[in-house]
Amino acid sequence: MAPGKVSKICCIGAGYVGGPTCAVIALKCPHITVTIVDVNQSRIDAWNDKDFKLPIYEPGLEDVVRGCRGRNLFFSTDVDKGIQEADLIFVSVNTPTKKSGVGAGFAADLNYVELATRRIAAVANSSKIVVEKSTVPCRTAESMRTILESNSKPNCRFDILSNPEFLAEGTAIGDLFKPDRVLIGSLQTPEGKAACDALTEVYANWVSKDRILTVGLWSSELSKLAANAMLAQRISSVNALSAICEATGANIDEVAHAVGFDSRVGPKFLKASVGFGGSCFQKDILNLVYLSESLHLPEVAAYWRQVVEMNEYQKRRFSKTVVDTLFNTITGKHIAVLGFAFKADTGDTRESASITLIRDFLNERANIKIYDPQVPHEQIWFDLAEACPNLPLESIKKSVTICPSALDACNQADALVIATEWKEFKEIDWEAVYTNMNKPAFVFDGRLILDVEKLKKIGFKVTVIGRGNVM
Ligand SMILES: NC(=O)C1=CN([C@@H]2O[C@H](COP(=O)(O)OP(=O)(O)OC[C@H]3O[C@@H](n4cnc5c(N)ncnc54)[C@H](O)[C@@H]3O)[C@@H](O)[C@H]2O)C=CC1
Ligand SMILES: O=C(O)[C@H]1O[C@H](OP(=O)(O)OP(=O)(O)OC[C@H]2O[C@@H](n3ccc(=O)[nH]c3=O)[C@H](O)[C@@H]2O)[C@H](O)[C@@H](O)[C@@H]1O
Repeated sequence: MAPGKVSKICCIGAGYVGGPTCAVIALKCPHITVTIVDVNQSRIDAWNDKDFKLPIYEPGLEDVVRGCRGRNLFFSTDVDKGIQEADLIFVSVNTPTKKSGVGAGFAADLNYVELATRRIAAVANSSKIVVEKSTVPCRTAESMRTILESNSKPNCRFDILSNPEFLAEGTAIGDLFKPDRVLIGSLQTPEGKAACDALTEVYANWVSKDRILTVGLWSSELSKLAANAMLAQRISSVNALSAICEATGANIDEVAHAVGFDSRVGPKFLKASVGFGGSCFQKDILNLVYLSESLHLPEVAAYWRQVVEMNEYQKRRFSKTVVDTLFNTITGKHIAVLGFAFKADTGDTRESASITLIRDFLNERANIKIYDPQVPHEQIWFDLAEACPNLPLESIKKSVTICPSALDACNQADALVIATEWKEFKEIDWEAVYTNMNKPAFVFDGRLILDVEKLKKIGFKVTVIGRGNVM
């Protein structure tokens, strides 16, 4: 293949990243055939669903898939064929935190990356550009190269690139259409640079070249971990300040606004919350902690670990506030939890703060009513069973009800907790909610989205993260 002329792309991994990313490539590059492959048959079936009931909820995604599926975008479980036909392969498989063995609880589990890489080496019968799309520890590309070179056929050469993904769930399509930057890391050899040019040309179909940053492989890999660590650090910083606000009567929204007005700090990502969730922040920071420790940099490791510890503290603190405010006991009381996803506009629940809160409420023997506009019920049961290994699912189901609307969840509740910032929670009929709740009717805003004054006027007792006593 002549570098610069990518005409067939295969993406291994049809998840939250592989699916949207490569669907957008297909939409923007009608001259390139894109095949997204996965070992998970039901996921692929959902991507191919004739009614477009796609496996992930992401605003705008359906339109993208409708625009090119069957034209130059294909979803398949035939991983080997996808590999063989492609000249460029994205590896976009999951890289969760290791659950056992060396580095358990911190290091990334690279088993899926390794299996995908070994598959490429085993079945490829022509040269390929292999692109790390998954978030991986620094120098993973080197391991991939060793595996590929030790197992490949004589006529195959592999050039490895790092091209980490920066999309955020809920805004993935907008982020992909108009990325702040595309980052491509390559070896600084003529072959490495040629492969980098080939991938650059793919993105240049819709991203201006001044936003396509090309760097060395290791810088690219580390930049992804660094970007997530620094974003999460901002949230932990603002959440740490929210505790000071609650103790002093300052208002965290005002503080964040004032601080963010400094152009060196900037206004984004300073929203205090019940704690960050999502599949990546915690995992990637722990990965950075592990990397720092492996490099004998314990002070650096401790620094980043504190970002995760502050997040745990924020969740614990919030649960405790609920119990304390309800006269030190929630046993037998009804708590409505609005929002189960880790953020608005996604059905993803991975590491959602909501799960931790509900686990804490269950440990206090409260009754919980949950409403979320997107999360499938089976997912909620799965997450709660995993979070409460000491409770059989049957007894969880006795204490938890999943409701069809926010209003249903609040009916006869003693307290209402906003755990996810879904827009519809701002537009609830609060008068009706108040009428149907037990009194005093407590509201806990873990996302700073409610009109506190309005709620107080109705009669609610309101507690907001990062604000002194506003009841
Ligand atoms: N979820 C997100 O918003 C973002 C995730 N990332 C990173 O992207 C990577 C993928 O994340 P997600 O898409 O969220 O994961 P995911 O779990 O949604 O999808 C991964 C997919 O890979 C498939 N897979 C695993 N091994 C395979 C193999 N050997 N052959 C074929 N398919 C295989 C799995 O069946 C699964 O469907 C991770 O490294 C993550 O850290 C990066 C930026 C954003
Ligand atoms: O590597 C990844 O997986 C991705 O992780 C994050 O994206 P994501 O986790 O999808 O969503 P975010 O918008 O970053 O939100 C993460 C969590 O932080 C919380 N958050 C966010 C912003 C804020 O100001 N306050 C706050 O509490 C959100 O509610 C959510 O629970 C990054 O924003 C992406 O750039 C990155 O690609």
